[in-house]
Amino acid sequence: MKSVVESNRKSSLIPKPTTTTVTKHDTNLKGTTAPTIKKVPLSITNNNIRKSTTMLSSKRKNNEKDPARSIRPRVDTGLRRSSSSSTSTASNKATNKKTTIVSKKPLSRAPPKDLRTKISDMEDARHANEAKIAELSKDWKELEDTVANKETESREVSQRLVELQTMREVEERTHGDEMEILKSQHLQQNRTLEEINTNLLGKLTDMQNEASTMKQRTQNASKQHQIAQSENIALQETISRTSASFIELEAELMSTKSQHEMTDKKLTERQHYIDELKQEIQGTNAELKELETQLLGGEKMRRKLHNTIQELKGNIRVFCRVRPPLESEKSREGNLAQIRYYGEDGEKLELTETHCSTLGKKTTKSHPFSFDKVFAPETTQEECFEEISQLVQSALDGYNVCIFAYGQTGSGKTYTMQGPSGPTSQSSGMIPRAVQQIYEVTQKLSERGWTYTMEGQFLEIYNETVHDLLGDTSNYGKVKHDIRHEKNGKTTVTDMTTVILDSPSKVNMMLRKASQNRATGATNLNERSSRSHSVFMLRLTGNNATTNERSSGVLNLIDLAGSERLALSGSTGDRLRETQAINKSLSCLGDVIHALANNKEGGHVPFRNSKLTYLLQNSLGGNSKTLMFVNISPLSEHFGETICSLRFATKVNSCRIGTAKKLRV
Ligand SMILES: Nc1ncnc2c1ncn2[C@@H]1O[C@H](COP(=O)(O)OP(=O)(O)OP(=O)(O)O)[C@@H](O)[C@H]1O
Repeated sequence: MKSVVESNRKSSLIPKPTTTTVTKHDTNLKGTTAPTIKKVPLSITNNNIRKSTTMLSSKRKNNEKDPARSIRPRVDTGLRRSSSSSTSTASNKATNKKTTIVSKKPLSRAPPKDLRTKISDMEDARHANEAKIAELSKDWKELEDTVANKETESREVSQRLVELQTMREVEERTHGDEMEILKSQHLQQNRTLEEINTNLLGKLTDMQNEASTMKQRTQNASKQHQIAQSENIALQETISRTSASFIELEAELMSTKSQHEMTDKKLTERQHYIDELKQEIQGTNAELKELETQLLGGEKMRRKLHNTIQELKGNIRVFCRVRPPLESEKSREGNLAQIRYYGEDGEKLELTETHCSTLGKKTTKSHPFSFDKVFAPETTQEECFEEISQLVQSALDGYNVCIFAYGQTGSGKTYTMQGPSGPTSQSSGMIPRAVQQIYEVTQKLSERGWTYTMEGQFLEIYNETVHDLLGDTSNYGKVKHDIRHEKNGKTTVTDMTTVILDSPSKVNMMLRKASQNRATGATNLNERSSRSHSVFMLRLTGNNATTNERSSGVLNLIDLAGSERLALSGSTGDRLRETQAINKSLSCLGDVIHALANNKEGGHVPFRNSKLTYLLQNSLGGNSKTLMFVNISPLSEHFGETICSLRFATKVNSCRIGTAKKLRV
């Protein structure tokens, strides 16, 4: 029996070994699931059946979710009972164990009568297994169909895969080229874009600059706008004010118009009157011309009369000028000398001297003096010049004119001749005023055909030596200057600087230059000016192209050294020489004037005794006009020197020197 069962089992349970394939899915490199088909040999053995059973069990598990494909559990039970293999799966092991326990008991201990039952059971089981095998075969068939389908699908998929790979390679190649082109295009575009970017950045910067400029402009414009607005408001106010005044003006205009009409009438009447007056004026003009002609005759007459007066007065005239006390001198009480100014033409002064005897008795002594003119301290430079302007005119008319300033140190000689160190138009002295007048007169005379040249020289006589005050400062005292008299009465000094005074302003420059040179030669300018004579010589040469007249005159303006009595005793060296020179030249001047006054024609006049008198030889005496300013101090402490100066001036004033004659040209 056992062998029958076992043979049945062998024939029914063990299927014939067959070979089939299953599909395995590979994964390609790029992670894409590509259906790769590998053929695996499959033999259907008991083991295979167990595998299939396991597969079916797993399938059933799946089919549990899908009830339509579920497999009945009785198949499993049959299989477990028939299985005794030790190579079954873990689950089968457990099942087999159970089966072994069940099968051992009846085989070893069951009574023989139960064997039939058991065989019948086994028969049942065999039938069930056969049914199951049939069912499995059916499943197997289905599986084979599925595998065949899958193989077909796999082939199709492989085919498709190959196609796709080919397409991919083609695509890759195509894309590679395109990519290269695209890359180069991309690079090109990048460069273009960079250029555009750079340009745009530049433009952006420009625009930013423009924007800031515009902003600035806008700010300025807004400021201007504000200003304009405020101006506008102001203008509006002005306009409203103006329109108000315009209305007023209109009203005024109306009234003015009516007045104008009235005035027009009057104007016509006046016009007639003017016409009459015009006729009268024409008549008067004719008379005026006649009078002008008479005036010219009068001018000639004036000159003639002036010369006659000069002749009557004598050609040496003396003006006395008393300087005002300085600020520093005003405070001291009793320091001013008693001076009285009187005379019908202000030509007299009287100095009163008070003596106190030892017994305390006061006695006074008066010293009256009379000159051609006396200038009290308050007399201005202008008033002084008025008195000498006729003499300046004489120089223009062709005479030699000599104006001295004589007096003790500090009596106002330089002030009178030049003015103070910083002169104003009021305080300027006789020299600048004389030049100004000559300039003005020559301008007027040019209308009558006269042309004049004014040449100025400025020299100093110090210690009987002549110095050029207008030369180069560094040459001061180094050049020897000789005095020469020409036959025509012209006096020249060699190597002297001559300044053409074609404008009045030049005279101030000249005076400054002279002052600098004087400072070079002196340790103390004031002391030097007190101890030297300065001579300003202005040569005036006139030429009348219409009348062919000529004239040549010289105006000498001399600031003499201080006239105070200088004691020789005690003086030594330079100071002794200075004192001797001053004393000599001043006494020589007195001698010359005295000799000229008493001299009969052709008599000796000691001009050569001093450099000063020798220089002025042609400007003193018969052919010249001489004026002496005697400058005196108002201080009582200078009383003695003042009296001396006034006595010397009186002597000069008493001299009657012959009639002055024009210089021959
Ligand atoms: N008429 C005047 N009005 C005002 N000040 C005067 C007048 N005369 C002279 N002075 C002043 O008196 C002072 C002495 O005058 P200034 O120097 O002219 O004397 P001086 O006789 O030329 O002296 P020196 O012989 O030393 O040259 C100066 O300060 C001057 O300005």
